[in-house]
Amino acid sequence: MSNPDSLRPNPLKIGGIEVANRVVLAPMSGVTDAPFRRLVAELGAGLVVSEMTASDDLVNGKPMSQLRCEAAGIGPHVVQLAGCEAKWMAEGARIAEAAGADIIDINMGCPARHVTGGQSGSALMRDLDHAERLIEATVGAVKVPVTLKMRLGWDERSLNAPELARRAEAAGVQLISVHGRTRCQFYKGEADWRAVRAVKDAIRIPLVVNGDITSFDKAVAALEASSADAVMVGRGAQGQPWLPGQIGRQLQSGVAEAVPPLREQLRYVRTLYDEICHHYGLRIGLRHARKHLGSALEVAAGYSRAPAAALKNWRSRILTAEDPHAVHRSLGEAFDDFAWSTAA
Ligand SMILES: Cc1cc2nc3c(=O)[nH]c(=O)nc-3n(C[C@H](O)[C@H](O)[C@H](O)COP(=O)(O)O)c2cc1C
Repeated sequence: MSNPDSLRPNPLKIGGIEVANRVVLAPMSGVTDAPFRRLVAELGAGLVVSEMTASDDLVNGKPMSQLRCEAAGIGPHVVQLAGCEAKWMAEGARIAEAAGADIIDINMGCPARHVTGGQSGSALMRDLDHAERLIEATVGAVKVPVTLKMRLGWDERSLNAPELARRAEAAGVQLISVHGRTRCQFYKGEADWRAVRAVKDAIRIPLVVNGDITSFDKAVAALEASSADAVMVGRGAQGQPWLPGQIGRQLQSGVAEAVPPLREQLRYVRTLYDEICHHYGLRIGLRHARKHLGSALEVAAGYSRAPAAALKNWRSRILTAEDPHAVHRSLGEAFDDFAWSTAA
């Protein structure tokens, strides 16, 4: 394996913004809300990206869309916008910038039918002229850097990411992220990091490779296969908020870090739980926190090789609890129980 230091010697820059390291937390709807991004950023990720926000919802002042763009204590603050109309994208970008966004990211990668049906997300890869107008409007509306996230193309017969990236760069976009799958693959198969290299060959701005990067070794392999300047980690960070930071530090120093011990993992999940309840208010926060609690329990149980029955038992107890004190207490008991499995 290459010496990571030699892979990318200069710091990653997005416009005038220097990023602390070369690992980006992927935007994930329903996951990368402000409390989760804050935790992942505190644990050392170079950059964290908000969940996508529909630009027209933001313009129309929908409370949930405003909450999605919130980022107290997170810097640089990246807001991802989705949309299919240039005027909404431009206005949404202006609003996000006025609310403190340091970077606006445009979503042209979401494969979900409710998004592509409205001609947003990866559907924009089917009409590059329209995509270009949308990019131009967004770039023209703000002073902060604009970045773009896409897939390899709509399907295997239209791998047009290099062409879209070239047009985006010409329109003023400052960084491109590519998930190494087509829209029609959704999340099936393996991400093709080598195919992302064609985008690198087409542009001079920084490129981020994304898809299936769940460890330092995979990050290095993805960087080598794609020649990208940085990696983006999505699902791998669920239940492991420390992972992007660990990979980022190891890429810089070459020094491997151990998985945090269970007591630290417990502290992270408790902090996240409290912050989520505060962010959304208790009633809605309890629902949002559940997927994070479930992921944290799965990771902790896997780490300590706890029996499947123990995980199942704690999951059902904790994920149905409504009282935050009971959740805190049960989390402590669950992690103690998992620690016994390690010791046994
Ligand atoms: C639950 C979930 C929500 C996602 N939401 C978004 C989103 O809001 N915007 C976006 O550009 N991509 C979104 N994605 C795609 C991820 O950013 C990423 O491209 C994809 O998960 C592949 O990376 P990974 O293998 O590291 O997870 C989402 C993915 C998941 C699993």
